[in-house]
Amino acid sequence: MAPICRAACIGGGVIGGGWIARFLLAGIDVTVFDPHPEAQRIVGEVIANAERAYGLLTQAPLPPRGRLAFCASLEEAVKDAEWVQESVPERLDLKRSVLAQIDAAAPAGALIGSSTSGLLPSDLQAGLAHSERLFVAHPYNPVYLLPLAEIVGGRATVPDTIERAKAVLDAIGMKGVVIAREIEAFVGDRLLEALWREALWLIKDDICDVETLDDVIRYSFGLRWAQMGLFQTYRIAGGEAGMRHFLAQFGPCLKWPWTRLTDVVNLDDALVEKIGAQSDAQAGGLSIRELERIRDENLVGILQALKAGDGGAGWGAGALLADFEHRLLAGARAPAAADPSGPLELLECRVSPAWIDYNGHMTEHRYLQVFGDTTDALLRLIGVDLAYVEAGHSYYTVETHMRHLDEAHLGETLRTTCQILAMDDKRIHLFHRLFAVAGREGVEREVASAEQMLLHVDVAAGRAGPAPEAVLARLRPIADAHARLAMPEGAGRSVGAKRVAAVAE
Ligand SMILES: NC(=O)C1=CN([C@@H]2O[C@H](COP(=O)(O)OP(=O)(O)OC[C@H]3O[C@@H](n4cnc5c(N)ncnc54)[C@H](O)[C@@H]3O)[C@@H](O)[C@H]2O)C=CC1
Ligand SMILES: C[N+](C)(C)CC(=O)CC(=O)[O-]
Repeated sequence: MAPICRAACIGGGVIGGGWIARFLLAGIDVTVFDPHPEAQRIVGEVIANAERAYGLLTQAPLPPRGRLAFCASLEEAVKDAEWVQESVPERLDLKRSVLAQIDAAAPAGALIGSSTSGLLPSDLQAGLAHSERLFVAHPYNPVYLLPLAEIVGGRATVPDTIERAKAVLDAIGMKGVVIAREIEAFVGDRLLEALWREALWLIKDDICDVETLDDVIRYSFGLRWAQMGLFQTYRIAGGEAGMRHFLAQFGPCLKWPWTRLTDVVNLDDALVEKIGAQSDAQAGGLSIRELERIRDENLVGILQALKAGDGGAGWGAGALLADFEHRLLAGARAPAAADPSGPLELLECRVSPAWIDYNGHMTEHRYLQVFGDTTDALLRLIGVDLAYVEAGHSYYTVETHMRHLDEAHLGETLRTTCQILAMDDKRIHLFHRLFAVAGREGVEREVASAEQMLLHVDVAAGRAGPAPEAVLARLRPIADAHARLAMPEGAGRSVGAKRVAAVAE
């Protein structure tokens, strides 16, 4: 699916680690060079967080994880790469020397992206032999979840480089936003720095502490920004007269002034200690990795909510996620190693934060989602994939009976099995079982089952019809093998307490 198979990451810290995880989870092999003695441990922890987050984020069939190799030299890391991402510390001299080494050792056609937060690409590409392939790909932390990279070309960057970079980002689930003209700190960090500068003054001047400041953001406009950004939010804030009225009303305030944007706060020892101490208190003893996991769960919840936005079409970053999942599903191959001598192992996923209800466990409609995804995996196995559906035929579920046997909790691994109880040319009668495992070594328990009847339909005609022989030929051997299995406990059950007899008048 991705237009590249091999990426190299030079620097594996906060951002390099995030890029590594993003590439690996998109099925791309990654070679890494980072001289830090603990680089492998640090990167390993970022990848573990990323895998956990993806398990919560999506049930779409991700490609097999790419292979990861740490290299002893930069030259070895980049020698076969199609995309090299530089993520070394933010110093122009260091970046220039690292980029010159990359340029000399990478294959002629390789793209070279820099993660710089604010250095000009023209300054980075000065003196490179192949400066036309150097661009800024400025991501946001965590790179494996936040899907944007600002793409900024320098004076020597050619349009083809920008187009290719966008295509690769698209294939790994990211939106490459091209910034029209290079400028220090691009767009995102211009905005963030303005906010940060103001925030530092508010703390220094004892207007509020760091926790109050963060609360002001996260309980109010922070929620708005994730879904509509700044200008669309302000358009609505202008009431029915929209943006022009908003500008007329609040434009003059810019001159009052409300802010101290042009002054730079002196980050002296006292202010650093003040902010450090308030930040320690705010963290309440949670480690950075713990905070990262909480952040990731929250981001997953936000992305999933946005995926359901705009009447299910998806909105903003949620629409991007929906599109990425659609392509993963379209490109998904039928699960190859389904062994029909027992119930089929078709799905593994995690209980996501958005799936938890007011009782503190997985809410009921998510069971149906997991069983539905299991049915979809069975259908792909017998050749009923997205292309089949787009060609006008499908299976519809016409009946489901679910039993809830135990509770599933946040973060637990879920696994399903599927047994075919009966089939004919139009129908599939199946029985799914859902198991949950707590923790890595945890004991598995059955938490639910679902019995379903599927009906083959001609979608255009709007009626049931026989499945083609190609589909039946894949289904039959499984059904024949499953006919030799015992009937699962719970199959054929109906819902019911004895009805109270009508009282005779
Ligand atoms: N931390 C953030 O929030 C963001 C940072 N960035 C940018 O990403 C880049 C990296 O920043 P971070 O990951 O935060 O820094 P970091 O300090 O976490 O990681 C830098 C890594 O580069 C390695 N390194 C140093 N010299 C090297 C060399 N010659 N060759 C290979 N590796 C080398 C270090 O050992 C370290 O692991 C910077 O340009 C920064 O502006 C971009 C977006 C967000
Ligand atoms: C602080 N920072 C300038 C390194 C931030 C970024 O570049 C982007 C981000 O992730 O906030």
